[in-house]
Amino acid sequence: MIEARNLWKSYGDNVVLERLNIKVQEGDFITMVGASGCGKSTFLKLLLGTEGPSKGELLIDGQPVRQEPGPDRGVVFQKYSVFPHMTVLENVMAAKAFQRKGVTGWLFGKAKTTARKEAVAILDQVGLGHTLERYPHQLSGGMQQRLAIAQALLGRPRILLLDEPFGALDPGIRGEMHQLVLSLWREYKLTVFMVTHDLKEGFFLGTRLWVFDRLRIDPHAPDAYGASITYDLPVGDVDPKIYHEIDDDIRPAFTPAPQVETLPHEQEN
Ligand SMILES: Nc1ncnc2c1ncn2[C@@H]1O[C@H](COP(=O)(O)OP(=O)(O)OP(=O)(O)O)[C@@H](O)[C@H]1O
Repeated sequence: MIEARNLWKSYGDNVVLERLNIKVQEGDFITMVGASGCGKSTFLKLLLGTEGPSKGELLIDGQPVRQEPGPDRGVVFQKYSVFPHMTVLENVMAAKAFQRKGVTGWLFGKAKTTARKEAVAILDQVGLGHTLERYPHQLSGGMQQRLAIAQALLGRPRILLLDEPFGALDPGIRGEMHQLVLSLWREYKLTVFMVTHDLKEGFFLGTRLWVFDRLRIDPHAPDAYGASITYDLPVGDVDPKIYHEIDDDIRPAFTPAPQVETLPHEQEN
């Protein structure tokens, strides 16, 4: 479904990504880890179409990614991306209105009734059916991310892009969000790309884990080389040696290694 062929992305002299060659099947759930600044969000932007490749190709169904976000691709960011002055229901209905080409953000008549029905259904599904009239500031962080997920799913996307969506949430709430995303992934038959800083989360969710890392580093020209995908691992049984190798790769040099008592596959799902 998705293919990168010798894909490069630079900003001026700063080479961010280089030589990416990947193939993704429909229904894959890809988690992406890597040191800060190595281009994970940039890769999501290339998929979203808000950035274009500097070299090479990124294809969806054999066609270059359209250089504009479309309803086939939904996105959720770490920072809550909802409209603060609108209620939960209005937020989702507004997302629907903005998806229609060539119109302003207003819906009338039948289109409005249909959008309302769809919005209520999706909000029910993400567990916000009881909060339709609340404003975002009256929601917890987890609830705000549920709202952002509802907005992202409204266009019935085939591809869901998640950029550290649970990074700001408490561990207990993150667990609930994991279950939600897994159930939506199955039900909507989504292809998911999710950036995370949490290696355990990366190994727990999804079907494939990618590690972004720079293979070449020139200390005199730190921007000269970009990151590639250095590991592409099926998620399942995790070799402890590889787990620790990746953990070392993605942790900033000044952070001490955490004591890992259990590996993800030893935990209960
Ligand atoms: N619009 C832009 N213009 C110029 N440089 C950019 C732009 N967007 C990103 N970059 C640069 O690209 C590099 C990769 O950034 P990116 O946000 O993709 O990294 P990341 O791996 O997602 O980082 P983090 O884990 O900290 O979120 C950084 O050096 C960043 O400064």
